[in-house]
Amino acid sequence: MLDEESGNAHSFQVDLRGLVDLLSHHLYSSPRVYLRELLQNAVDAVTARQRMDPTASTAIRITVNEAGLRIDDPGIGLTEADVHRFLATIGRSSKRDDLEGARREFLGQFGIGLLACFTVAERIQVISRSAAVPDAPGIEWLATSDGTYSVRRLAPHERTVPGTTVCLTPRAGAERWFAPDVVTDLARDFGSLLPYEVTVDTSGRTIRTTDSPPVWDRFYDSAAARRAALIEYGERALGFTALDVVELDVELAGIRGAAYVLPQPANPADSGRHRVYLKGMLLNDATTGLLPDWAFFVRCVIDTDTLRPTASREGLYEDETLVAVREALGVRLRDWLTGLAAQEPQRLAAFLAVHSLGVKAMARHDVELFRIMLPYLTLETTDGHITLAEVARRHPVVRITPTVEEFRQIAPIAAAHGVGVVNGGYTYDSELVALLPEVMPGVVVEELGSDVVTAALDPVDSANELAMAGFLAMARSTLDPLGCDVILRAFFPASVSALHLDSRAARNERTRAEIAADADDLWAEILGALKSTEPRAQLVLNHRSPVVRRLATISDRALLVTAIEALYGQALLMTHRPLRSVDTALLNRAFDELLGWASQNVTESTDEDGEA
Ligand SMILES: Nc1ncnc2c1ncn2[C@@H]1O[C@H](COP(=O)(O)OP(=O)(O)OP(=O)(O)O)[C@@H](O)[C@H]1O
Repeated sequence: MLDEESGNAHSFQVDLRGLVDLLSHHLYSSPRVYLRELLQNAVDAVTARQRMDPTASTAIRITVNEAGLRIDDPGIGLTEADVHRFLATIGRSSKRDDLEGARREFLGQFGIGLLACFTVAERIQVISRSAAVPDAPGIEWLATSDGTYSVRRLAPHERTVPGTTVCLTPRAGAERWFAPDVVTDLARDFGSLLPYEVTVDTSGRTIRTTDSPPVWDRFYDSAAARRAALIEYGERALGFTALDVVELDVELAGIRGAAYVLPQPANPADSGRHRVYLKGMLLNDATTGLLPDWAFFVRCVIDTDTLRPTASREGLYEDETLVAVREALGVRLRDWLTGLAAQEPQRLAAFLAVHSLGVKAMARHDVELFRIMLPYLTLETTDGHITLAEVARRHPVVRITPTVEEFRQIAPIAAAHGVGVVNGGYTYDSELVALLPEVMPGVVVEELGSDVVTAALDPVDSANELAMAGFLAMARSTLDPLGCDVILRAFFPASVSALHLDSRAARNERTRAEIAADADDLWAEILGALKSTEPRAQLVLNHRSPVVRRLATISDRALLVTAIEALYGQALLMTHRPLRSVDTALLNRAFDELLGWASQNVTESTDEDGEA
């Protein structure tokens, strides 16, 4: 900003205490990351020294004792000038001078990582001696969590070897982060795949926490041994025994690892939670965004040297590389499935028994995979559970119900009349059926409307229809106020006396009319304007049903109306749809009246018996 009078430029002022607090306490989700940041700096320093002197040691040692924690690395070290430039300047990193190059080689890049130690430490001491400038004296940097630090040049005997030692003094209340077991677990969790050996020394014991090279970079005698080793590693790293394992190797993006197929069906909304390592250092064990959303049936463990971390190093930065990696890993999983289909149908069947939903989700976006999976993915149809390929083979016109309820209601009747129907009410099934014509030209897909069902039912000859004319007229006048037409057909099974058919449009219209009836004037007017002339619901009476035929002979008008209402109510119940209040009232009334009739008849016949 320019000062108006003097024209001088000003720099931002920084409240150091606030900044240290922000970076150390609020950037990371848990204090546990302090150890990761220390390990990371040690690994980067060793990498930098190896570039200069490949014969130098690479062993990193962590020591835990009453005083706190200490980490020693035989890395590149720091001169006094380095300390002022890098340690004392927040946001400056020696690894960023040539950013792209640094990113490829080093773990750190932001120049804030060391501050993470203030989440658990009240004091950070760094003692270092440069390997790059051998004559430079050793140096001590001592910082406290209030944002102050001091620098002291060391006497030659105080630091004889190049490298760095960082010591942390625990903050009151954070002692548990320095417990030997906790430190060992953290070192193992974050650093098991690091390229240099890391050990934890505690109470006279030395524990190696690295286990490299990673399992996927080792040599095995056979494919079976390799697979067993990968599965066993997955058990340790992810906590479950995978149903199958897919090796991942995207050379361009520097990715190596494996995708583990979950042993039980996964929730599609729960995609992600992968264990991602960046150059051998654990980034996060619940990383999202690594795979396409449809790949929710696997959890991955990968190591990468190209993906970028966020500043907290707890997630992946969403950039073009990540998009390309996601796509490449998606292709890899698809190729694996295609390979199974071609060579190992039994393994594919075992996989699909658990994850057909995932594959269906995937096939919606991938015509090629859809084509390959046609003989394996099954649907519920009027012919039972059959594959998509079989559906198309049996029925050139594939009819599909939009909901499970419609399928349940129509399926028995459609099946009895040779109409093939697919239940489109389950997740992804209707989308997949809609794709059939794309891969199987000639196949037509139609939504199963009530008109198709009525057309498939046999008409009743005119003599029979005439004989039931009085009954039909009464049924029509009874059900007209409920927005329902009545027709007579002959269909199987004869045990179904009436079928209630309606389209979604007819249902919407009924809801509109019901709301309009209860609404105030303004709303009634608006809803009235929406009044539609869509087809009404239909009650199809079954002429083959003995019940219907018997009811048609009732001469008592009141009993006939009740019987018609009961038929209508029963057909409505069969649809499994929620009932409107008028329908519930009608059902109750009809039931009560039928009970009344029945009890009256019993009383009359008892009276007659008595008289006799
Ligand atoms: N063990 C070490 N050996 C040598 N130099 C170190 C060591 N630890 C820290 N440094 C120096 O201090 C600088 C700052 O470290 P810091 O951990 O704060 O950030 P960074 O590692 O550069 O980046 P990030 O914030 O991504 O971790 C480093 O860039 C490095 O120059």
